[in-house]
Amino acid sequence: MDLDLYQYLFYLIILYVSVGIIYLFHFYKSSKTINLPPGNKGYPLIGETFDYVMNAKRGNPEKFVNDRTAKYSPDVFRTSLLGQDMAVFCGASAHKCLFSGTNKYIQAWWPPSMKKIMMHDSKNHSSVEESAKIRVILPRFLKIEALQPYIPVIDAMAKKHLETEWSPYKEVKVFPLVKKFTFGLACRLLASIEDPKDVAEITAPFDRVIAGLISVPINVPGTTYYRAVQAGKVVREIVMGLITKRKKELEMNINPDQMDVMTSMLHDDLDAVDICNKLGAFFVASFDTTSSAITFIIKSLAEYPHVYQRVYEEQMEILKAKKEGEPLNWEDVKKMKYTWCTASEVLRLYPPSIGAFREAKTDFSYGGYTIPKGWKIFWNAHTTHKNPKYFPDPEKFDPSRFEGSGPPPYTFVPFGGGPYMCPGKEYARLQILVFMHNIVTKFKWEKLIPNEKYEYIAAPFPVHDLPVSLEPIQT
Ligand code: HEM
Repeated sequence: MDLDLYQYLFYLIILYVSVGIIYLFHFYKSSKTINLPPGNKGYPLIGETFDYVMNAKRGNPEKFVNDRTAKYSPDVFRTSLLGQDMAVFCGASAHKCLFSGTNKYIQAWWPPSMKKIMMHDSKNHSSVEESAKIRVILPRFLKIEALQPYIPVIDAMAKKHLETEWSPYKEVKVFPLVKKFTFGLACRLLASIEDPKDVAEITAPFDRVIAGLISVPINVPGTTYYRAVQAGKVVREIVMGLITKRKKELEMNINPDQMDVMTSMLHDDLDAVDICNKLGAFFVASFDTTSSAITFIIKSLAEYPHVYQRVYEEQMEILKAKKEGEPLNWEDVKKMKYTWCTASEVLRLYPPSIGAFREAKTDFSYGGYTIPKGWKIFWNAHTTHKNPKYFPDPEKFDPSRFEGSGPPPYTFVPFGGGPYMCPGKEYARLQILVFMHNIVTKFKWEKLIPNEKYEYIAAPFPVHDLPVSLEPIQT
C-alpha cells in the first residue's frame, strides 16, 4: 500500500466520522424537541438494514423487531432501513392504527430503492398515485366475482403441471416447481403469456430483482442491489416488448376479445411506460408470495400427517362428488374450509410478505410518541403472528386456531388490512386451494431433508428447495 492510499483512507475515515457526528447531532436535537419513538438509527446510509437482512437470512426476521421492542418500547421504535429513517409499528393495536388511519394521517409509500429496481426512471410517479392506480386496475380482474370463471383454468393448469412436472418422478424439489406453476399462472392472467419459452424468459431475471428489494441500497457493481437494478432493466425490456406486440395486434384487430390485465390497461389508453411499471410491480408482488405459501404448506403437510389426513378427507369428498373430468368451481372452493384453516396456519408461521411501508401524512401520536409528518413507517406480520398473547404456544402448528371465530382482529395479517390490503388476496387464495386440492388427491410425500433450514429474502424459502419423495395415490 503506498502513502497516497493511506492518505485517501485517512480522509475517508474523517469524512465518515464527520457525517456520523452531524447525523447523531440531528438525531439528538430532533429527539429533544418532540417526543419521538426511542431507537437507534444505526450507521449513516446503511442504517440498520444489514442487521435486518442478516436476521432474515437466518430465517428469523422477527428477531430484529423483538430485540428492539424489548429494549425500547413494545409498540413502536425508531430505526433506519433501506436508506430511510423510519418508525416500526408492532402488534395488533399498531396494525389497527395503521390500517384504519389510511388516508387520514397515513398514506402509501414505497422506498425509492425499491422503485429504482421496479420502475422506469422516466415515470417517477408518487407512491400515492401509483398505489391509487393499482387499486383501480387490479380489482377488475382480481375481485372474487371476476376470478370465479377462472377457477377451471387454474384447475386445468394445476393438473397439467402435476402431470408433466411431478408424476414422472419419484423425487422432486418442491420450491422451483411451485414457482414455475404460480408464475405461469401470473403470466397468463396478467398478459396472456402462455408459451413456456416466453414464461421462462421473463422468469429468469426475477430472482435477482427479488433478492435486491430488501438489501443495502448501494448501487455499485458487485452488490446485490446493483444486480437487482440491472435485472429490473431486463424485466422492463421484456415487458415493453410484450406491450408493443400486443398494441400492434390490437391495431390489426388480432385477438380483439383476449382479456388480461395488460390488454385492459391498453384499452384504458395508459402509455406503454406506465403499463410496464405497473405490470412489473404486479409480477413482483405475485412472484414469490404464493409460491412460498404453497411450498411451506407442502412442508407442513409432510410434518403433520394428521393434518394431511383431514385435508385429504375434505378434498376427497369434493372430488368424489364430481363427474369424471369435471373441473373445480366456486361451490367446491367454498367447501374447502379445513384446507383454508391449514393454509392460514402456514401463512401465520411463515408470512410470505416482508410487510409494507407507509408515510405520515400529518403529525400523529401513537403509543405515547409523536410520528412527525413525512416520517416513513414499516409494519410486518412476523412478530404479531408469533406473539403468545394472541397465539398461545405460537410455534405449535395448529390449524384449529382458525376454526370458529378465528384469531382476534388485527392479529392475523398476512395480507395487511384496511384500504391498502393486498389486492391479490383472493387470487392467491384460489391458487393455493386449487393447488392443494390437486396435490393431496394425487400424492403423499415425505421430506428428504428432515430439518431443512429456511431463509427470508422477500418471502421465506427452504435453502435446499424442499426435496421430497412422492407416492402416487390411487383414487
Ligand atoms: C400468499 C400470497 C400473498 C401475500 C401473503 C401477499 C401479501 C401482501 C401484503 C402484506 C401487501 C402489503 C399490504 C399493505 O401495504 O398493507 C401486499 C401488497 C400487494 N400485493 Fe400481495 N400478497 C400475496 C399475493 C399477491 C398476488 C398473487 C398478487 C397479484 C398481482 C399481489 C398483488 C399485490 C400488489 C399489487 C400489492 C401492492 C398494493 C399497493 O401498494 O397499493 N399479491 N401483498
